[in-house]
Amino acid sequence: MDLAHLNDRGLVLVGCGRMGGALLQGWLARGLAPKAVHVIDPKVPGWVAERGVSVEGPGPADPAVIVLAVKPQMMGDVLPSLSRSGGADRLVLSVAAGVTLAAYGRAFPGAPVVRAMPNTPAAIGQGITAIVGNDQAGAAALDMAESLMAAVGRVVRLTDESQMDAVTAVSGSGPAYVFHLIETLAAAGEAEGLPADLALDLARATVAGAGALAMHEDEDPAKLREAVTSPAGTTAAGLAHLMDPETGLAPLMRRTVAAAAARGRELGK
Ligand SMILES: NC(=O)C1=CN([C@@H]2O[C@H](COP(=O)(O)OP(=O)(O)OC[C@H]3O[C@@H](n4cnc5c(N)ncnc54)[C@H](O)[C@@H]3O)[C@@H](O)[C@H]2O)C=CC1
Ligand SMILES: O=C(O)[C@@H]1CCC=N1
Repeated sequence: MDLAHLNDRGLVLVGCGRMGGALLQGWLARGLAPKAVHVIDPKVPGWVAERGVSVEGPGPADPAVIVLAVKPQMMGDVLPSLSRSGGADRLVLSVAAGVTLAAYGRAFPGAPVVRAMPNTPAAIGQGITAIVGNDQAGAAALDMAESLMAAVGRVVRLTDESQMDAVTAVSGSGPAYVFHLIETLAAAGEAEGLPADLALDLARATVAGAGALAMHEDEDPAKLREAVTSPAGTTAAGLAHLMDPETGLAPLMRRTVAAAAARGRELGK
């Protein structure tokens, strides 16, 4: 992160909820001066002003970056009030699902715009974010966007904006699928007679451990699955249901991701 540049010109954060708040915490942890950040949000969380971040007044006159972290449905209200703040040397970085580079381009003519899709593990610095920029976003703008998002985890660059709705459906929404997996695994354990707290503890630790192993081994997940599965054993009996081509997880996940991606496309209209 080019801290000197950001600390000098400032950064405006519009929307400081779960995602905006996680980003702000990441930037402050990386050394961004609290006074260099100006937050616009009708419900700014108390900790923001307590950390010394600016929450009142007009904010910096010439910020280096405007970060948009409001709901896509709010963007129609927010963009007109900000559009005069655009400029060729001011990066607009948005984390909103669906809203297209073209829509930001209309609000901020000539400005470099980068869309980013993070996910909630950002709150503990373990997010993954995909970014893509408009034609005005050159190497410096993309590098700035990448370094801002890297404060909360890994960053990957997309080759084309058309990939963004699928990314949103996989990694943006994905944590919710995984949390639901924990819920359903725990409920199934309870149905087999385990106490609720033990079932939840086992399910949570299993998903966390398997996730860590998948990253650690950097191996094909199919191989990791096979290593759990003894011939004619318990896992094979379970997977016969989970991997059923008609009723198993694959067709369900296909429908899940397709519905999320379709919603992203709708939000962009
Ligand atoms: N929560 C998630 O898992 C992810 C969210 N996103 C995107 O992040 C954006 C924000 O989502 P969350 O942080 O989850 O929502 P949130 O509801 O936690 O935060 C939104 C914030 O915007 C504020 N706000 C509302 N109207 C405003 C206005 N007119 N001006 C300034 N601030 C205003 C709200 O007070 C709130 O603090 C969305 O566009 C979403 O698509 C992206 C990736 C993952
Ligand atoms: O549900 C949503 O629309 C946002 C985008 C990805 C995760 N949460």
